[in-house]
Amino acid sequence: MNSSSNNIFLIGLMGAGKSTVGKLLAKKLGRRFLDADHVIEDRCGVKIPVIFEMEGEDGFRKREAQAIKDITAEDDVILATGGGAVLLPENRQFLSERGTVIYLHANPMELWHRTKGGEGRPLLKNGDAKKILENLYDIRDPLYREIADHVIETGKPSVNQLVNTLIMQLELSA
Ligand SMILES: Nc1ncnc2c1ncn2[C@@H]1O[C@H](COP(=O)(O)OP(=O)(O)OP(=O)(O)O)[C@@H](O)[C@H]1O
Ligand SMILES: O=C(O)C1=C[C@@H](O)[C@@H](O)[C@H](O)C1
Ligand SMILES: [Mg+2]
Repeated sequence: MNSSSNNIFLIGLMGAGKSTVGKLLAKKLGRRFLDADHVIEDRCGVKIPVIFEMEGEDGFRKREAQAIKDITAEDDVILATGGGAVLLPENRQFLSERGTVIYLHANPMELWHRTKGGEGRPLLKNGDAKKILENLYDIRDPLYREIADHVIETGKPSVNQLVNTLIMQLELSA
């Protein structure tokens, strides 16, 4: 954790609510919001599924690592990371050293319901999305927990309630 940078980094699986919660949190606090997936898309000029098609997951991870390195060097950012941002050790190090890390947790079944029918998640396209999410959860849950300063259960509360709880827990004010 690094509180002097004032950065807040949201981590968690696809469907955890990083983008939704991050956007509302930033609005309520009057702070700058960045979504790592959108930063990568803006830099490349194409959507993430196209990057996966052209460069494979490895190519995407290199671009993601560069984006995380650049964004975590900034101050006063609320960042929604991509679901796989914790896979590379150097990403985990940048995230944990440069801000307060919030793990938005949900179980795989809940994540499946939230991502069902959604576009733009190439990892869920080839096979049984529920099984894929279960596997990703098993691999990644320990990695999210490794760098999390706070673990927030997202199952029951509304997004608005979650954001209010987060603001209280972090003792943030606009
Ligand atoms: N706490 C919540 N309760 C119910 N629905 C939620 C909650 N958080 C997010 N959602 C819904 O789940 C869907 C996925 O949310 P979102 O896109 O914010 O996830 P994400 O973590 O950014 O996923 P990705 O890693 O794929 O970008 C959206 O339709 C959103 O409205
Ligand atoms: O969980 C993942 O590995 C991913 C999640 C998305 O946010 C994107 O970063 C991309 O689709 C990969
Ligand atoms: Mg997102």
